[in-house]
Amino acid sequence: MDYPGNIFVVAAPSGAGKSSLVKALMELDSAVQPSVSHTTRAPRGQEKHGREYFFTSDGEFDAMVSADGFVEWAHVHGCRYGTSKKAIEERVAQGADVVLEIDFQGAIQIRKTFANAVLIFILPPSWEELRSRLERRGEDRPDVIELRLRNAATEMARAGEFDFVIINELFERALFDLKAIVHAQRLRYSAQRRARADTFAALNIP
Ligand SMILES: Nc1nc2c(ncn2[C@@H]2O[C@H](COP(=O)(O)OP(=O)(O)O)[C@@H](O)[C@H]2O)c(=O)[nH]1
Ligand SMILES: Nc1ncnc2c1ncn2[C@@H]1O[C@H](COP(=O)(O)OP(=O)(O)O)[C@@H](O)[C@H]1O
Repeated sequence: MDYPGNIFVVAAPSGAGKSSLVKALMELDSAVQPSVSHTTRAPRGQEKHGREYFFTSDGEFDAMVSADGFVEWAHVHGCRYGTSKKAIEERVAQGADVVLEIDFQGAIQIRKTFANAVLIFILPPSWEELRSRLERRGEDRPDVIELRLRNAATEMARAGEFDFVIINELFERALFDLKAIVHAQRLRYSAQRRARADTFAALNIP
């Protein structure tokens, strides 16, 4: 599918810093809007329904799957997460840039539907740092942290399928890289559109 807006997919193992980076990007760049996913996971302390996620019951999630309401969905860390069609299609059709914070399974599904989507993978600088970020964040029980660390190896093995990999060691440096990718995609897209328009004009195609 070809839309006027850009789609950026950001994936990472839990704790690598993707939510912090995407939040900082959106504070600097109001043209980037979030896609708010649905999840069956319970909300964390500060999370609000409709802001970080739409928190749904298993039954509500099943109903959305049956109604074909998702562009993609997946089982991640023992819960279900999905991107609703509503979360992205209207926005990109209107020319907005949308960022999806989803896992690698979702990223691959998105690429199948939106061939121009830009896939970005965030890596932590080391295992030790990944563990200590999850512990410092203080939002998950120890057994949940262990599960997320176990899953991190499988997730990171898929980084090579992404268009860009950013190592989030120094936060400001990683944010700079993310901004550069967004900027480059916009330039590429507008250059393509201009080239198409020029060709059409030269050939006298209405
Ligand atoms: N496939 C898919 N994955 C999602 C979606 N929303 C979130 N995720 C992923 O689910 C995983 C767990 O997210 P979350 O529970 O918020 O934990 P966090 O990664 O530690 O912040 C992360 O890898 C998210 O990127 C979605 O709509 N679809
Ligand atoms: N470059 C960084 N250096 C140190 N701590 C970081 C960095 N990036 C993020 N963090 C911290 O690591 C923790 C996990 O970040 P978060 O954005 O929640 O990760 P994710 O969304 O990938 O699970 C948070 O406490 C965050 O403040």
